[in-house]
Amino acid sequence: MINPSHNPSQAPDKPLRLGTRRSPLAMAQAEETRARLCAAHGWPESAVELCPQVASGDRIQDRPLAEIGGKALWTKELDAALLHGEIDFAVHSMKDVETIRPEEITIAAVLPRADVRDVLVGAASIAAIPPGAKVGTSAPRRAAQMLHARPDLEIVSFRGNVATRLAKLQVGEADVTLLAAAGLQRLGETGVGHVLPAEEWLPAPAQGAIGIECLAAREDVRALLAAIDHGPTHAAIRAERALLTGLGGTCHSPIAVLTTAEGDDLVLRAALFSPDGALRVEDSARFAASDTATPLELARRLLASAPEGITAFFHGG
Ligand SMILES: NCc1[nH]cc(CCC(=O)O)c1CC(=O)O
Repeated sequence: MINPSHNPSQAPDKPLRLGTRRSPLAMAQAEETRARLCAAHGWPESAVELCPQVASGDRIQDRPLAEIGGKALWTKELDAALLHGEIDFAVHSMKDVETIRPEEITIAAVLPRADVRDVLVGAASIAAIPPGAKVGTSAPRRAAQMLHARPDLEIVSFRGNVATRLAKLQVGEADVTLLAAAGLQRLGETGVGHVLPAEEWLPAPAQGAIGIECLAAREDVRALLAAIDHGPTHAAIRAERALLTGLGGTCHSPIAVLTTAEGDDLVLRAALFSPDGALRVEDSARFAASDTATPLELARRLLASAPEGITAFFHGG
């Protein structure tokens, strides 16, 4: 067992095994996690070994995620590796992690949030997209937001990792696409596209946040990960995930949120759409970072005010 309280800077006897997906973005996030953990404990990089795995979500590329099993397809293999003790911890884009997790698994640390915003690639602004243009996205939120702003546009399914999606745009499969600024930045693709203001184009729940999970029973690993947990980001992610729990959203549910800090409080703004973008409801709440009841209350309020064309895609908490 690793005992950080007795000897915080001594590297573990055996390298800690960090599970990650194999995509270039996932690998960049795993490298960042390793760097932060080793820096926090004064370990050499060799103290953490990256264990890349192919997730079902990466293997199946020809159909929208929502049709083939949802976000669980990003975590299934790494969850099993954690439960079987093949890895000590796993790193995820929190945006891709289901709201309901196996009870043996806990989110032990959340890294400081990167840019939460979406980037529009192929046009300088939403208004500048040519009439009738094709928007490549497989995200129900992005499709609904775009159709809400521009009902004249056509949505085309667009799966694959960041590089694949940019390549599809190059060959004209779509005229514009939307990507997370955080992902582009982590891949060093900083000159790509135009950032959309978060107040006008709310991002996805947990966008831009990296989470590290381990078994709840592994007190030793949890103590080590506590050193890289970023409290304010963790509180925002907890609130956004509580909201999702209350909404009973799935990956078919178009939901957009933005959490901002105001003094010691969090302000959570959320919008729900019908998948065709025709309907939209929005509400917000301000609450103390430790308050987990208010995001659930916000979810109830949103569902109570939403028309049937929206609530049909949420099943409540
Ligand atoms: N759904 C894929 C996914 N999951 C996390 C990110 C970006 C990184 C992040 O939001 O933290 C992306 C790519 C994208 O949406 O462009």
